[in-house]
Amino acid sequence: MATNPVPDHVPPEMVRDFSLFTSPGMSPTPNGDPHAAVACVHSGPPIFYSPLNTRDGRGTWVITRASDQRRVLQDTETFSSHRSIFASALGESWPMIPLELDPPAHGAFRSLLNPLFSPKRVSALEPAVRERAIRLIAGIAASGTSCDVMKDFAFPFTVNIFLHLLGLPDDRIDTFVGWARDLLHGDDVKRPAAARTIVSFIDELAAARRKDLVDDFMTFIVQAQVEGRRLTKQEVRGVGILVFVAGLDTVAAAIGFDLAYLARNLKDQELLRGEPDRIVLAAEELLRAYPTVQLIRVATKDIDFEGAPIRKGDYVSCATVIANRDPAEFECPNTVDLAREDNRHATFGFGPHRCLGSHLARREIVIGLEEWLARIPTFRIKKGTAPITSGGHVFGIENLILDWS
Ligand code: HEM
Repeated sequence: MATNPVPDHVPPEMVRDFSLFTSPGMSPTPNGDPHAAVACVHSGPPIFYSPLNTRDGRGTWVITRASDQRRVLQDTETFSSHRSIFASALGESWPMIPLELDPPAHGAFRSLLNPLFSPKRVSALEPAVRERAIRLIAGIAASGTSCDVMKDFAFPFTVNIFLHLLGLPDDRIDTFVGWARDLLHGDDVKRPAAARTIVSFIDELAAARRKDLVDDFMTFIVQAQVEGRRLTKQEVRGVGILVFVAGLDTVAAAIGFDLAYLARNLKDQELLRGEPDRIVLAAEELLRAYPTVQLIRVATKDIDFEGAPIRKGDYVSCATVIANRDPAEFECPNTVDLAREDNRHATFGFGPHRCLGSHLARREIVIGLEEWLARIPTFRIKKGTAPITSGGHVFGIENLILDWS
């Protein structure tokens, strides 16, 4: 990976050897703990410069305090979301929508999508979500005393619900999961190839729905209006791709990290199994401890921020994994306390771009944990196996082989 030189305006004393991509525990690591690896930044300054902190080797400012991150995420005039993360893999620069649009354009698209992911709509999905969880877990319980949670439960569970929500067929789950994995965690060859495949898929789906309207997400998007007009083809693509990518990998990873924690902490596992009413609160704490999506903004003008000379065009990293370990915000931030109250974690972001899928994600995680703990007896990580975890813009867990023999 190429590293950009540190820009001249960055004072050398503000440069630190820290990266969400290359610090210890961030590359794929057996039995890794990329979340714990960031806690060290809180013994340092509120903001510093990391010379290599994006997938393509760029430097970023790193904001460590949760309250400063909120200031950045709220100030969309100074800190823009327009980064073309997806399109850049193709050498292009169109935005994923609404994620990479700034207000006011962002608001128009966000209002369009909000009703599709509202608490009411998610509640209506709940019986299907629970039924899906029970069917998968009952199958796992009946077929033995061990499984790979990611392959056998977390992905088939969450991706099926997501495809159902979008009205996409579920006979291609493995293909879709493979695309998402290559896009989010793949190398310089796999990533652009996956991006191209996903663009073609979304473009073809949109063309098909323009021709034959059905009752699904893409039909809604191709017919929708913003500011009194239909969406352009590129806007349809930008929305379709974001929703596809945002929902495919994130919830599965959260469930994987949660079950890995419970497999290693049997007292907490038994507590939740014995008192399932605790699961809603516990799931919030596990979301705090194991956030997956890390945010980046781009400065639109020069600004001095907490003593840092941020210049127009500089990247600013607001990592949720760092905010969630801020001792000014959370008592004993490095301890997982399943009864933690008033848990204002940053896992779903902050400000206008706060996660659109958070209601759905929360319900899936809680239902997944409830049904898993109700049907699978005391489980541990299978001897001789090691979950492989990774950092980056989106933290991941590749495999999780549990055993309850
Ligand atoms: C545990 C699971 C999830 C986590 C941790 C997560 C996290 C996040 C975060 C941190 C953001 C803000 C990004 C930014 O400000 O740059 C975000 C935005 C978004 N998420 Fe999620 N997400 C999850 C699940 C989902 C699901 C299931 C969906 C869709 C079904 C979804 C759809 C979106 C969309 C559309 C946005 C963009 C919102 C906007 O720009 O206004 N997310 N998510």
